[in-house]
Amino acid sequence: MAGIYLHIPFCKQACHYCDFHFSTQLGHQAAMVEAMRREMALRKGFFSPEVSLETLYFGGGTPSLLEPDEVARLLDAAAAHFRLNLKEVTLEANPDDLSLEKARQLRAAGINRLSIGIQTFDGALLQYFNRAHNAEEAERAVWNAAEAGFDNLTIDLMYGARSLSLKLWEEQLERALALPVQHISAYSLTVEAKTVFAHREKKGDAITLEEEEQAKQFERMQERLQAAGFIQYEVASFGKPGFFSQHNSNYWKGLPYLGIGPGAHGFDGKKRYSNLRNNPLYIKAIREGTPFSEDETLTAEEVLNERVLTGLRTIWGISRSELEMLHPNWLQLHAQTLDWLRQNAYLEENEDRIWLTPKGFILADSIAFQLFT
Ligand SMILES: C[S@@+](CC[C@H](N)C(=O)[O-])C[C@H]1O[C@@H](n2cnc3c(N)ncnc32)[C@H](O)[C@@H]1O
Ligand SMILES: C[S@@+](CC[C@H](N)C(=O)[O-])C[C@H]1O[C@@H](n2cnc3c(N)ncnc32)[C@H](O)[C@@H]1O
Ligand code: SF4
Repeated sequence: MAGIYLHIPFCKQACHYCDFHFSTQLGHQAAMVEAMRREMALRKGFFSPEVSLETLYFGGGTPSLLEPDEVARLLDAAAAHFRLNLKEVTLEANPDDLSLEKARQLRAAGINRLSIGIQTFDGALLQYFNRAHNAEEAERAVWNAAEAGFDNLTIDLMYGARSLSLKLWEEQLERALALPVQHISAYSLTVEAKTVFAHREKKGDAITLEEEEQAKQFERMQERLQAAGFIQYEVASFGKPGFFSQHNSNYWKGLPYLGIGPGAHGFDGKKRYSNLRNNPLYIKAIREGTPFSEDETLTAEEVLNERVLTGLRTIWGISRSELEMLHPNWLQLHAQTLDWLRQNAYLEENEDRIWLTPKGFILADSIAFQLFT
């Protein structure tokens, strides 16, 4: 089982928090689609012949800037070069692109799951984030998608911004729950280097809430979404039963995936590669047949730590047998920490695996850090 990720590196405008790879020069889009088709041909032998691909994910940047025929051309190239047995085909859409017609076209092109980047329904916050859509468009986009026949919809939300009070966050959750969505991803706002927010923070502006306040918003979200029938199957991911993201779950389980496009990374089970993070240079390298990615072989320790970090962020946790395979003494080495975490209800274990409780999820990254080798 494996997946394929296609990175669409264009955005209409830069959001003030975002450090993902994208360019606002939209003129290169057609050339980019051709280059990505060519990259798939070049990576034809990446998976062994018996591996079939069950998930495909258009991420970005802003994949909803693609024309429907460009989506179809990229899917055709994937079908030409890989063994597809697709169950989940996701595309990230920004609300300002998602008219009813566009949603219908995407569905006809083969997309069966949309991830809509709402972030917040609050007009002032949307402006503060420099989003290209307003609150009304955010809600309309979801209704358009549902009307076009999408029955597997997810939205992205962000909490933890300085001006987001607990009351305002609760309102956001209610507005999200009033929509026909089966899945919600929610991220705490982080200030990333070289973004507008990083620049403002350096000048002394406070961008995010104190950790304690952020934790309160996280807890409130856990309670509210659980009550509404969502299961928190990963720290930032809540899904109704049957609607967990298969693509992302496979990442978190350490399964291989192919990454196509500038800034995309891929993993074959041992080695990871990262593609050039520059649109014109990537297109040029693909055309000229010069290197467009760098390989990175993870040390045994890095593989182990990454498995601990991603595993503990999910409800599946990490299996004892996998831990033993990666490091025969890991459990003894961390016995004291594990005991303490269990006694304080941050962690549970059985004969097969260890996993974090909802209370442990709040501290997942720092708990994993204590369990690094
Ligand atoms: C890279 S974006 C791509 C999706 C799409 N272009 C959009 O903006 O909706 C994926 C998601 O990552 C989250 N994200 C990006 N930067 C973030 C940051 N600095 N802090 C928290 N979440 C962030 C946002 O929720 C966003 O929807
Ligand atoms: C922050 S997550 C949002 C998940 C989404 N809300 C969902 O549940 O389907 C997705 C983002 O991670 C990044 N991403 C995922 N896989 C990637 C890969 N293989 N290479 C590069 N970036 C990747 C992309 O920027 C993408 O927009
Ligand atoms: S959050 Fe989405 S739309 Fe905004 S800059 Fe990042 S990728 Fe582009």
